[in-house]
Amino acid sequence: MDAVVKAANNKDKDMAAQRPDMDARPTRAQAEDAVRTLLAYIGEDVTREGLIETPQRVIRAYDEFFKGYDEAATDYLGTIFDEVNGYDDIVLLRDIPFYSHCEHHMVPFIGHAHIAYYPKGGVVGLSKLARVIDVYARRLQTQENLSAEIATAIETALQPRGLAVMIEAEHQCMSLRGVQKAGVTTVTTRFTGVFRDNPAEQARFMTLLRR
Ligand SMILES: Nc1nc2c(ncn2[C@@H]2O[C@H](COP(=O)(O)OP(=O)(O)OP(=O)(O)O)[C@@H](O)[C@H]2O)c(=O)[nH]1
Ligand SMILES: [Zn+2]
Repeated sequence: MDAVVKAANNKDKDMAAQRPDMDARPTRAQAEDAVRTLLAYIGEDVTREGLIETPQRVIRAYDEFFKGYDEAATDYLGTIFDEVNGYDDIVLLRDIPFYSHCEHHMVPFIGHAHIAYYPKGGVVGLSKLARVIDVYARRLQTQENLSAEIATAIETALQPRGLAVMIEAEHQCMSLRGVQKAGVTTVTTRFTGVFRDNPAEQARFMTLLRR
């Protein structure tokens, strides 16, 4: 398992290497100026009292919304627990809330993720699966890419007999603007191993999601 974790670590480092270098990023002051520009663009008076500290607040909020760029899934998937008395049946986390931001409009999409796997040789801490979701959700995303990245990270670290990832989310770029269709849920799935190969396993996953 060590070799697998190491491979995952290297892969995430490779992905990090493709991202802009921290040194190449604009400074905090430049980012705050960009917010001032947007405020002026929408017709606001950037000097009025209520807005004086808004650029700083917005950048602090961005630090939270997009903190996933400074994290890697392997930060959380490095510890595998082997002592599970041979437990090899399904492990399912249902209704994990998350938010992300769509890469087209930079507005939120909000929903729930469901993750199930059949362990082979070990399990990870339950909270770590939820943390992996946020590593990728706290970046600009499409829902399809988010689903794929979560699945690849867990698959690489755990190499389970099967993995199922389902995401259900409402995209505010569809509900608040543009086509303005509120209440639409987008569902994406990613199945590997027995979940991909055996329709009965997919059916079990779906049944457990419905309780
Ligand atoms: N496949 C996919 N599309 C998304 C996601 N989030 C937003 N979109 C879509 O991205 C598309 C961008 O389309 P464009 O025509 O380039 O942009 P737009 O003019 O703002 O489009 P409208 O939203 O239709 O007004 C829209 O159809 C969005 O609904 C996502 O997670 N996955
Ligand atoms: Zn969008």
